[in-house]
Amino acid sequence: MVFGVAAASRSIAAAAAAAASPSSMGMNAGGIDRAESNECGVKVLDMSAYYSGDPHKLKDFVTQLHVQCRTTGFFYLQNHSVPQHLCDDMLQLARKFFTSSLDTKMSIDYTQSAQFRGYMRLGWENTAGLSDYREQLDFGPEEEEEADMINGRLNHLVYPLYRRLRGPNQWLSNETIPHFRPIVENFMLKMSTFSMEVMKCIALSLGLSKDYFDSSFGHRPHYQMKVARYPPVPEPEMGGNGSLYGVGPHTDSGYLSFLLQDDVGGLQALSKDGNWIDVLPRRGTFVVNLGEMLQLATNGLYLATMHRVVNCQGQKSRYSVPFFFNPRLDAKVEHIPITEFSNAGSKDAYPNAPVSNFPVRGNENCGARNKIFPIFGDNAFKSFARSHPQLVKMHHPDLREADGTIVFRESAGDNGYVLYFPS
Ligand SMILES: O=C(O)CCC(=O)C(=O)O
Ligand SMILES: [Fe+2]
Repeated sequence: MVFGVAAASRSIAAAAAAAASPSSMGMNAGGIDRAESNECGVKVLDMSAYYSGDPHKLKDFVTQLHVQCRTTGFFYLQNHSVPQHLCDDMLQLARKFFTSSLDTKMSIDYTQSAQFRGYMRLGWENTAGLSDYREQLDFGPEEEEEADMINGRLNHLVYPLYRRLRGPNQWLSNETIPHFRPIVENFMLKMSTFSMEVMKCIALSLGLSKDYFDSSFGHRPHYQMKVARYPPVPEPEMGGNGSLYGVGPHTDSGYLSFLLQDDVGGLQALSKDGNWIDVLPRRGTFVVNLGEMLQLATNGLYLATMHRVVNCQGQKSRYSVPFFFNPRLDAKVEHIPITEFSNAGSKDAYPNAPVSNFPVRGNENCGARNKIFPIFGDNAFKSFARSHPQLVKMHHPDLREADGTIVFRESAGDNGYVLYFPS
């Protein structure tokens, strides 16, 4: 397993994919699950039950949600609160951006950002040691940078480190691509509101009050949005390597992931019996999957399911917009009090996965190289830094030792925890 390279919103657990047998995709939920099912077996749940205010519909909906979170960790949400025209505009913008000139794209190259945001070229990202076959554009909440810049670098005395993740996005001018910034900002705003609604449903589905997560997420959630293009894989007879992944097998590392996808397809989720199941495009829906932090917080009751993207051959690129909804950077990840379900641990969910990859406690060193920190932002910074050691060297040089090792420090004098070993 290669530890230095995995996308920030995704976990280094990815390499366990081939061996692991997670989740129960498509499992029959014993009669109480009346959700409609897509051709692929992933259920379609209807958010209108939440908006209707009808307590019976809501009860039925959160029961279905509970079942999907426990059995598959993947579902579609339809009748959500994000306008369809905005979703269409967002995908159209993705096409415009990725088909613009390399100069335009490189004008917002992510190496210019101390917050790891902007455009990432094809081949610059790896999952489980293999290069991903996609190019992408990353955004987060638009904020002031927390520290003064010194010679173009963040002031290295900024602690806790997660504060360094606060900062601006990189934008293209209206002349370069009309409405670039308003469309992205409007989409992120609507996604953020919708994600919070889903968090409330998740709380209800765990038998908690619907505002249970408000203090951790409500005021300043630290979401991450990607806009991705998956080019068709060159055919073997054209000298291509047919085994390339758009994104290699992985689990998402945050709380909830929402995916807007076009009509091309390529997303697959790993079923309990070890089969990769197509999560087919379905207009008017978001694909939702759970991340490791939610699995951790529920002590493994809710599942972070392995997934990947397989690029098609032929002419057509695939465009998708994953939105990773995460709490405030300073939120502490704590176990949710759901004692009635305490028998369900992640060891059951992932019977063959190495324990270090699926920790069930929030504050322990789970294997020498995969420490889970109790503060969400620390984990987020850790993932970014481990994914992009070259950016740490450029923007956070105080974290880099002479031999190239990257060290996570909780304060200026701290000896730190090694995040990245040079190979
Ligand atoms: O683009 C997709 O279909 C999924 C992307 C994904 O899983 C990720 O970026 O974590
Ligand atoms: Fe993912």
